[in-house]
Amino acid sequence: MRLLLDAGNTRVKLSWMSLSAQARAPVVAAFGYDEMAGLGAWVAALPERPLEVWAVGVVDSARMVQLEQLLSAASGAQTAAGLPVHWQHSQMYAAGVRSEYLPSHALGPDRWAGLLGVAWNERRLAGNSLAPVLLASFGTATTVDALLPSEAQAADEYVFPGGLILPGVQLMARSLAQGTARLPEEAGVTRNFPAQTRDAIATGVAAAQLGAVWRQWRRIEQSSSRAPARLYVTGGAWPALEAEALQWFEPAQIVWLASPALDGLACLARQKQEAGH
Ligand SMILES: Nc1ncnc2c1ncn2[C@@H]1O[C@H](COP(=O)(O)OP(=O)(O)O)[C@@H](O)[C@H]1O
Ligand SMILES: CC(C)(COP(=O)(O)O)[C@@H](O)C(=O)NCCC(=O)O
Repeated sequence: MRLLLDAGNTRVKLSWMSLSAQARAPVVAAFGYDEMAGLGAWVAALPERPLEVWAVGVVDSARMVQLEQLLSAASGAQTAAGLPVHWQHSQMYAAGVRSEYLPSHALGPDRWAGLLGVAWNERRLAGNSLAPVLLASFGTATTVDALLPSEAQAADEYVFPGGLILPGVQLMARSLAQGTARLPEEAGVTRNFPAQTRDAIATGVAAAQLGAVWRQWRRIEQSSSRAPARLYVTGGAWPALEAEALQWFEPAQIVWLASPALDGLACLARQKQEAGH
């Protein structure tokens, strides 16, 4: 079997697929960097021994090496080279998606794999008649990335024209606590007119996050004269934003994905395998 791994700034997400499968297993496990023993135990308890890992990472190289060593040890790799880890980088084109990011390799590989995963999910949901979609990933940072149907004749492709990066929910709230004398880092709830400090912060942060999403939704409507078909959402901070999102979008417009980046990695691994036969 093949392990799939997304090393984000806060947590490592993992899933797996059998070498002959079209898609990954439905399970997604997440571990903070202070929970690496749990990650090792999760790998050791898999139903089969992994033979390779397909991965994206946005952490420093020391952390990547640490992960490689942990995965080798936990999977009981028999060779001196350990368990091969194929770190993926952003490209100009893969799996039916063309990137216009400049330079294309500067795009976070987690964003790239996430876009490939969304394109794959959208094709399964809506077939090959492509409509614009938006992916909002609420992780350590928040990213809001668009996929537009290619305007090239007969091209059954998506174009990624670019997207936004802003501080994530926890980073926004923490920066207020760290940069002011009177603002606490406390849990609050979103309200129309927040009348307590903690709710004022929670609502301000949620409004900033969803405001960014709404801006890109409108930009797509204006630039492609077509409303996006769906807003795909993911990331650990989504539960804090769901109530606010429902103020701006219809429930039927929102599709939550546990990990589009791991779906995208599954696409890339499958394509490589098919190309090899
Ligand atoms: N139990 C939790 N552990 C870690 N992060 C959490 C948790 N609950 C909510 N979060 C939020 O999720 C974010 C991490 O989400 P994740 O999608 O894993 O991010 P990344 O890909 O950047 O590692 C945190 O920055 C925080 O805002
Ligand atoms: C934007 C990100 C920090 C998001 O990382 P995350 O919050 O998912 O850990 C990451 O994708 C990244 O480091 N990107 C490189 C710069 C870019 O995408 O342009």
